[in-house]
Amino acid sequence: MSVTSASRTALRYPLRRLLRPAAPRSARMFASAPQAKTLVKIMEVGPRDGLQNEKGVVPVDVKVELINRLGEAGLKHIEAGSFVSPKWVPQMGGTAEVISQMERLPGVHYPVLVPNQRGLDNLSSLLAEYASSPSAAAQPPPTDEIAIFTAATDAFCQANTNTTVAGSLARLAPVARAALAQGLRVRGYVSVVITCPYSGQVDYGRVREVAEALLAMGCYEVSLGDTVGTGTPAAVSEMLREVTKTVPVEKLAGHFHDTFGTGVANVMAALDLGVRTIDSSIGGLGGCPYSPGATGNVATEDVLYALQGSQYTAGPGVSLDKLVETGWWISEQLGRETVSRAGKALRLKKLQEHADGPKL
Ligand SMILES: CC(C)(COP(=O)([O-])OP(=O)([O-])OC[C@H]1O[C@@H](n2cnc3c(N)ncnc32)[C@H](O)[C@@H]1OP(=O)([O-])[O-])[C@@H](O)C(=O)NCCC(=O)NCCSC(=O)C[C@@](C)(O)CC(=O)[O-]
Repeated sequence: MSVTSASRTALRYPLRRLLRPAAPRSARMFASAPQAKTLVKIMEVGPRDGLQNEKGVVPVDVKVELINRLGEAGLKHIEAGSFVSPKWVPQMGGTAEVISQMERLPGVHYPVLVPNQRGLDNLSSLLAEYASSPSAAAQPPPTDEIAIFTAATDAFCQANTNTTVAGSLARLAPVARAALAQGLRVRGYVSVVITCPYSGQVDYGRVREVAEALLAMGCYEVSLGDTVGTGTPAAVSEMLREVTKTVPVEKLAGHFHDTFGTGVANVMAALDLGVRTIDSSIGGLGGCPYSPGATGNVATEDVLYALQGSQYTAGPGVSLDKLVETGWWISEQLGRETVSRAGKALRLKKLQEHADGPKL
């Protein structure tokens, strides 16, 4: 039986589709144009927030390799450590060595936490040593950015930094001024923006006032930390609506610990309210030494997986594959499995591709 060209066309295209009027040329052009995605800045905090809560002190060479791998995976903001008192947080004791030894990629920022003038003085000596060394022309300085930190409650601030919120702001103002005068970028953190492990529900108006104070000191951005990780999308949205009454949303970052499994949902809620910087931790590492029971930050792999197919992107150079491998690698170094859900699933999927049987 011969098949006419009309029936051949009908076989390939269902009748309904043939009868549908063709879209106007401009609409077709519009439909095929790639949608511009909204860029989300990822602040990787694994080497600092992730490792500061480990039982043991992670060796300098492991920290250096972690930071190098994160840079190679395309991340542009990698918090590298802290110049805090080693008596308070011994895990961050080797930060000077770490930032001297790590590979510093051009265009990548490697902020370090600084709690007081002593921390800034220690960092400044290191930067002065670098500036007068022969390698100064060959690679960027160990860092060009510090992060100062305080909290929304006196109880947490006291436990974390041995002073009240007002006391910490008074301590940090000259530190920020001196850092800016040296040409360093200054980022700010407000901890316990949803609940405080010592005093319970937090007053979001207080979060707003502390964020304002940090911006007034010259911070280019303030990261709002759900340190305990009790936040839900509804609570995070309510807090952000309060803070953005006076603080421009483009000056804010979201920093969500994933204790109750709401980290990714909180990230999406924050993005939908206009926040464009998200702090996350490779492999979901971490916690704060002064927030008992809190787990690590939302995993970087989980955030990147959730962004896939959405209107948001972490940028073209960021490799989820490399981050999944890095999450597995650092977890192995620490003697456990990654807690990133996407990290586990993507690794399993990769292994299944080389085996018979059902696949994810
Ligand atoms: C702020 C202090 C120093 C006050 O601590 P203090 O005990 O009141 O300070 P001090 O001035 O009395 O000094 C005590 C000793 O520490 C030394 N010291 C003092 N400062 C430094 C320094 N910078 N570097 C090195 N050594 C330092 C100082 O020299 C002295 O040594 P000693 O005379 O006894 O031998 C202390 O409380 C501290 O270091 N706290 C840091 C705590 C910390 O790192 N917490 C974790 C980071 S914050 C966080 O994780 C939350 C975040 C950012 O991720 C967001 C979120 O999730 O919410």
